[in-house]
Amino acid sequence: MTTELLKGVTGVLVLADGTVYQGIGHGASGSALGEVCFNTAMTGYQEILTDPSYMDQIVAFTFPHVGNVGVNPDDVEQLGNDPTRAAKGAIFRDAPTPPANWRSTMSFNDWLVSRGVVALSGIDTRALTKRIREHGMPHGVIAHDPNGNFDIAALQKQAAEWAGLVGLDLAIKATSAQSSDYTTDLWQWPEGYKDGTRHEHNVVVIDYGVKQNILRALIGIGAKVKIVPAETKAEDILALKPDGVLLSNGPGDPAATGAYAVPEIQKLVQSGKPVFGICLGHQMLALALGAKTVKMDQGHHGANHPVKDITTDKVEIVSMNHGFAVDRESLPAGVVETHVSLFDNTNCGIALANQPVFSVQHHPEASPGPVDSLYLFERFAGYMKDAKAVVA
Ligand SMILES: NC(=O)CC[C@H](N)C(=O)O
Repeated sequence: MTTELLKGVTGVLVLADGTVYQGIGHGASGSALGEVCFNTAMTGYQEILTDPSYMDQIVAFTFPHVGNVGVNPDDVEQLGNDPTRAAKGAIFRDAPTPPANWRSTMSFNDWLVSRGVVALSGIDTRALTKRIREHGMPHGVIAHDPNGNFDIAALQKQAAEWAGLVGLDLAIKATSAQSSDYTTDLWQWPEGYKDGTRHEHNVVVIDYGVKQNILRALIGIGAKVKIVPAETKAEDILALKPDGVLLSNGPGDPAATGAYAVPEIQKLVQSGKPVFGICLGHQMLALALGAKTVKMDQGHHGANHPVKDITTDKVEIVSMNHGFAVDRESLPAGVVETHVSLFDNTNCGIALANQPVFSVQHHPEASPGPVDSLYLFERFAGYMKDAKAVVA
């Protein structure tokens, strides 16, 4: 295959089927392989690119102006700094302008370089988005070379040979190596971050690649938070005497993660403790309860998705980031559907009919995005309070 590259091209996106998008490279030089998805959020690129659920994915922003407010130390979603536990690449329409924001401590480009993340601007992101909408999320390689030397055939081969996210357990790579305590409360104007002071509930978070704002939202409901690695046994979690357990978001295929996680989640459900799952945690709770998950064609990635809480009939506008979904038809008796996407009617939430066990596909912690769904953390707090009242 021969592809004529236009003069001045320093960045390319090469898809598995040989399609080449030519533009301007940013961030690190080199190449990155992954599934290409589009995200419709208009703000929050730093939170998006540091979300561990985007491991092995290249994020194409539909909003054209990305990077113009620089980056800061506060808007980081992953725990720690390992850039391999986050999005692999970024694509946006316009080249970023110099940072203009009082919170900015670094330019977007320097930050991408410091993290080794390859980025691309100047391509027709609308055409790419329409393609994903029609044909699903392709496998692709994004490459940046300031001298414009690209071996397109080799890049295409790499994309075509990649097996993709189905069957891939990435939570095992995204999780914390050790248990730790988390103390930071939600960001507040004008103080910024502060430690939480109320310790009304003990929450153990199983970290499959957790976003920090989930942890902060738990601190926000007065929880004392202990993070444990993905493979922690239920017995060890219960020995910590939690009032509730949170199953976190995370990257990869839930079915591939389920092998070690599902039996432990089943034991946690049997213990009667309140359990709250978010995104990957939702999918794995569903698997543990006997349901199935499926791969989606285009997935949901954005900060403007309407979701209906069937239990209250209220619509919430939510943050989304998932490429797999719980198959509604597979929900066993006793598992109730609680939330549904008003974009495509996919399942967005489940609960046990007679136990404080529930989960949602969307991101109630936002970051980025609207905070309509923060009430779910309050619901979790209510369940923990009620459970303690029964024991006492
Ligand atoms: N944000 C998440 O937890 C994503 C869950 C899962 N990896 C998916 O893509 O569906």
